[in-house]
Amino acid sequence: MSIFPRISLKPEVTEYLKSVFLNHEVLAAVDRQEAESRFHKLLTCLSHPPSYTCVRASTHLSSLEEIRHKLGEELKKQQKWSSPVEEASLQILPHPQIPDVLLLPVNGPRPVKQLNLEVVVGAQCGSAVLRGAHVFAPGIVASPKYMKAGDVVSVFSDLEGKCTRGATSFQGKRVFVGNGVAEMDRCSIFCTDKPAKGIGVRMIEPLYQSPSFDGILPTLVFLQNLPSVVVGHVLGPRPGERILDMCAAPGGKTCHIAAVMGDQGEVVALDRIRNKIDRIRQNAQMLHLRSIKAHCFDSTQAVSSDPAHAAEGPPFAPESFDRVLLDAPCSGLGQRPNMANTWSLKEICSYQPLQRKLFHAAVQLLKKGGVLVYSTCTVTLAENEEQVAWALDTFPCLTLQPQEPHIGAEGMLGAGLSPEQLHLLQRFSPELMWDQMERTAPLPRRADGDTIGFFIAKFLKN
Ligand SMILES: C[S@@+](CC[C@H](N)C(=O)[O-])C[C@H]1O[C@@H](n2cnc3c(N)ncnc32)[C@H](O)[C@@H]1O
Repeated sequence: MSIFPRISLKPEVTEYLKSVFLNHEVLAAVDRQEAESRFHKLLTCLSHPPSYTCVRASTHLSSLEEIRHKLGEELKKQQKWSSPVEEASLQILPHPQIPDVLLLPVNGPRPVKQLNLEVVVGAQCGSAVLRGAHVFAPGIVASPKYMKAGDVVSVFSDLEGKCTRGATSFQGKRVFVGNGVAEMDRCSIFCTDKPAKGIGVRMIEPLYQSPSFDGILPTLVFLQNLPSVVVGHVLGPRPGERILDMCAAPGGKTCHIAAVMGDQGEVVALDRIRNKIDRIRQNAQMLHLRSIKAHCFDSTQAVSSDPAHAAEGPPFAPESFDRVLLDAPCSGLGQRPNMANTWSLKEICSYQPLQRKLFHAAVQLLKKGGVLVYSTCTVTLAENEEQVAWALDTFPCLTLQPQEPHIGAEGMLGAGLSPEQLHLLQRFSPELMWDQMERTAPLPRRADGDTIGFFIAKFLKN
């Protein structure tokens, strides 16, 4: 059900995306109306959250069934269920094809009455609330003048980032995301020298109800979008191998790779941003994974010019790794929910050259016979199928490989790839299922079609 407006984009970006989804190859295959309808559904579903929450279970530490049971117990304890009906509706389901995934349905949109006291939060915070989070103090930009801890407030998301920090009200573009109880008074949020920490508003009536995983079984469950979990399995790491994760922070996929390997072998995690490296290390420690070695490094420079270079850290000699994951920095247009994106077309289109530089390094660092997985969380052709066409052209040693599991759709027309090549690609396209998907459809089926927008390609180096 659509309750929010479509994602708001700069007109030049909307036009660009429209030209992508209505490209000449698409229009030769389907009629214009159908292509337009797909594009409009995309804009609508991007502003809505998926209808389930996906968590990855630490099956390197415990069985899925045991984790599922513990999670159920924790959620019952931590949530103050308002009625026995809601408790009964707590479902935690395994995924039929992915052995370390648990799915929890999201209940929403629910009829929630707006109140007089209003708190305004940044768009990122608002999106997190729609996926089950409480409001953390740094996300609050406006609150009533005399707000005190204990006040029941309505929470609004400031879509365009136009609300002045510390304002007492805001009438700009905003959407209602639910009601909660303030845990801090206004002064503790805005009148301090140091930025406030901790929960600012505990959500009690969110528009979309989903458990908050804050502090729940941190060693055993990890919040991760379904396509991101698929990436780790598609890479197919085996115990004892040496794997490179080139763009790794905050380390969700790095940790998954190490877990799939039973923590046997070595997972080298690189990221260009120094303070993000701590997040990778913290996550690895929390999940009891010792095979991860994280380094702050620009992966475009990760190939050593000395072929005999044998250092433990970067740069590395060519052909040092059994498998390489390039989960590339991208325009992120597949993220959900995302109600407004203020980027210019120039910014949206700025990633292709960097992705290609990273790809060059990835191919050099991979052993012959090794596997390279390229992924993004965006929907453009330029960062997905066009990159695949370019890579196949530029590196004759690469061939596309089938993916396991393959639960998304195939690649999109428009980059000159053959039907066989498109078939080998995995594009998660929530717009394809947007209005066919009954919310009563069985959850695992719904989950496969109601994801963030995402793209995966798997190559073998011959
Ligand atoms: C899509 S995010 C990675 C998410 C991560 N793989 C995960 O699953 O948690 C892309 C990351 O690439 C990093 N990055 C961007 N340019 C880079 C470069 N030249 N070398 C290494 N990392 C880079 C960014 O800092 C960002 O953390």
